[in-house]
Order: sequence, then structure tokens, then C-alpha cells
Amino acid sequence: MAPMGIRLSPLGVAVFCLLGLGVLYHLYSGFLAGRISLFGLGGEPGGGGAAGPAAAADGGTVDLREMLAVSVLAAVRGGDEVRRVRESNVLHEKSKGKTREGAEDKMTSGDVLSNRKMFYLLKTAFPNVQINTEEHVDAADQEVILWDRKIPEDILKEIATPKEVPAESVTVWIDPLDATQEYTEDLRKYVTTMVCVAVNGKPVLGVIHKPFSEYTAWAMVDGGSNVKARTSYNEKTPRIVVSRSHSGMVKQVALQSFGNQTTIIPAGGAGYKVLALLDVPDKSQEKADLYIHVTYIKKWDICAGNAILKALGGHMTTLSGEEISYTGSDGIEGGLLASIRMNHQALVRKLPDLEKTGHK
Ligand SMILES: Nc1ncnc2c1ncn2[C@@H]1O[C@H](COP(=O)(O)O)[C@@H](OP(=O)(O)O)[C@H]1O
Ligand SMILES: [Mg+2]
Repeated sequence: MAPMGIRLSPLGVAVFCLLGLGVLYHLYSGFLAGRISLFGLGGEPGGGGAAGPAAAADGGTVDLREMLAVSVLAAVRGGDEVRRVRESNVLHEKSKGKTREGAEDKMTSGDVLSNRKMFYLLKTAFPNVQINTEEHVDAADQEVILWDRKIPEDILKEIATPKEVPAESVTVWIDPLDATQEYTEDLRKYVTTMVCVAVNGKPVLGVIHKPFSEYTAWAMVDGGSNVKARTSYNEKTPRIVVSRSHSGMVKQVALQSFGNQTTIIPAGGAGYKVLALLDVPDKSQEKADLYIHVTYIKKWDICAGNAILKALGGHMTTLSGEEISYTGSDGIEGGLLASIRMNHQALVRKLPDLEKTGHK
């Protein structure tokens, strides 16, 4: 029975309902915004759970062992995209512009889709760390890729304890498809996906994955690795692996420094060329004693290889022997020299000064 003396005005009911809807909308949009910031680009960490952000659990620190585990997974998942696109034969090849030397800087669906998987897997697991990646990340096309936080046995076996560092000291470098030029030419053996973690600009862990042979090399400085150096290298007349598509004057530089007996091996991909210096079981992998590059190159191309070489006692420096800092600008100007189990500084002394000789 309706209470006596109270009349419900239709206008009052409508205003009341609208107010109610407003309150509900406010609450719900706040909740949604919270979810988006959790998984979004650089949002504040929150929540927990199996796949919750690592930094939140430990007051702004991240465990490098966990970062290694998720980096391996990211390289493999990115590699699955790279392989899938290549096998579909629909690459949607585009030019991003030209390099300084005038070569086409190419991009394909393989680069874009691999980048999306790798970036969001790492960003979801570690929302507080800086991630620099070769390809543009489309914020309108976000993907939440949960990680189960399981560290694979081979990593646990090599690295027994967690290695915490402040999240703000970390810079991650992703190359979702190294050797894009060769990928478009269907030269599959050169193609890799790479992840590198630098701490205060120093490369500390690297992952290089070959999607077409499903081989993955990883190493952490002062941690462990699943790859090692070969037992011997030819320092006197080295086999030198160099770029086949961004070579500049590298052949002249190599022959001038190490003599005409030197064998030059042109190859695609900076990841492939670092693996050429190591003891890699993959049959499609050529072997070399040194890796030299003379033109400009980007840090996502070289950071993972630098970290792996460093972890195994090798070196990657500019041609004048300077260490490379993996913060700040995207690229390096001074060329590259990579070696392992050799006197690196003695090799540097054999090289000409590129600025003076104009051999870039
Ligand atoms: N002069 C240059 N300018 C820009 N990028 C360069 C470069 N030389 C090499 N690179 C990049 O470094 C990687 C290895 O090069 P190369 O195969 O010639 O040795 C390639 O990366 P991506 O394939 O990821 O673009 C290539 O584009
Ligand atoms: Mg690339």
C-alpha cells in the first residue's frame, strides 16, 4: 500500500535515477581506469596475484632473474610471430625511411606483431621499468599478456638466488626482428629476436633467439648462461663477420687492419654476428673470430649481444675501444668491435681511427 500523502513526481524520479546512474558511472570508470593503468604504458603498479607486477612486491626493485625468465619468453613469443608471418608469405613490407647511408630502413608485419607481443609481455610483468623498442608501440592496440612468473629450470640451475636492483636503474632494449632486410629476402638463418636489460646503462643480461631454428642463447653478467665461448680463436688472421646490407667501408677497414689473409664473412643481423663468435650448436650458424661494424647502429641491435659477450668474458666496444652506455640516445656513432678470448685492446690498436680515415 502506498504511504498516504506522498506523491511521486515523474520528474523527481527521473532526476533521482539520473543521479544514481551518474554515481554508478563514476565508480565503474574509476575501476576501469585502475585496470588500464595496471597493464598500460608505465602505469602505477597495483594488485598482486600470480601475474602481478614484480616491482610492487618489493618496493620498487626488480629481480634480474625474473627479468631474464620473462625476456627469454618474450624473445620466443616474438619469434613465433616472426615465423608465422614469414610462413604466411604476407609481409606487408614498408620503408620507415632511409638510413644515414641511404639504405631502405624496412619494417614488416613480422616486426610489428613481434614487437607487440614482446613489449606487452615485458611491460605487463614489469610495469615500472623503461622499455626502449625498435618499433612504434600503438597504445590504442594494447594487449595484456600475463606471465605465470615461473622461472625455467635451466635458469634456476645457473642462477640460484634472486638478483634485486632498483626498477629505476633498469633500461630494457627490445629488437623484435633483427635482420629485417634479410627477412624480406627470405634469408631466415640471419633472423633473431632480442631482449637486453641494462642496469645504470651497463648491459647485464641478454637474450638472442633464432625463430627459424628455435635456438635461444641467454646470459647474465655475474649470473650464468646457457651458451659459452669456443675453445680457440684465430687472433692473427681472424675470420671477420661483417654486415652484408649496411657494410659501409668495413671490408677495407678489416683488411687494412688485419691483412689480406683475413677472411671476411658478410652476414645479416647483429644478433647472428655475435652468435658467430660463440659455441652455438645451430647448424645454420657460421663461425667467426671477430665482429666489426663501421656505420651508425642502434642500441636495440647490439645490447643483447654486448651483454652476452660481457657475461662470457668477451667485449663489445666502439672501434676506439670505448664501452657503450645503454641509456639515453638510441644509437652509437663510433662503430663496433666484438671479440672474445682475445686481447681486445690490442685489437683496438690495430684499427684505424675512422674519423681521420673517413672509413665510415
Ligand atoms: N647504418 C645503419 N643505420 C641504421 N641501422 C643500421 C645501420 N647498420 C646496421 N643497422 C641495423 O643493425 C642491424 C644489423 O645490421 P646488419 O644486418 O647490416 O649487420 C639491423 O637491424 P634491424 O634488422 O633490426 O633493422 C640494421 O638495420
Ligand atoms: Mg629490428
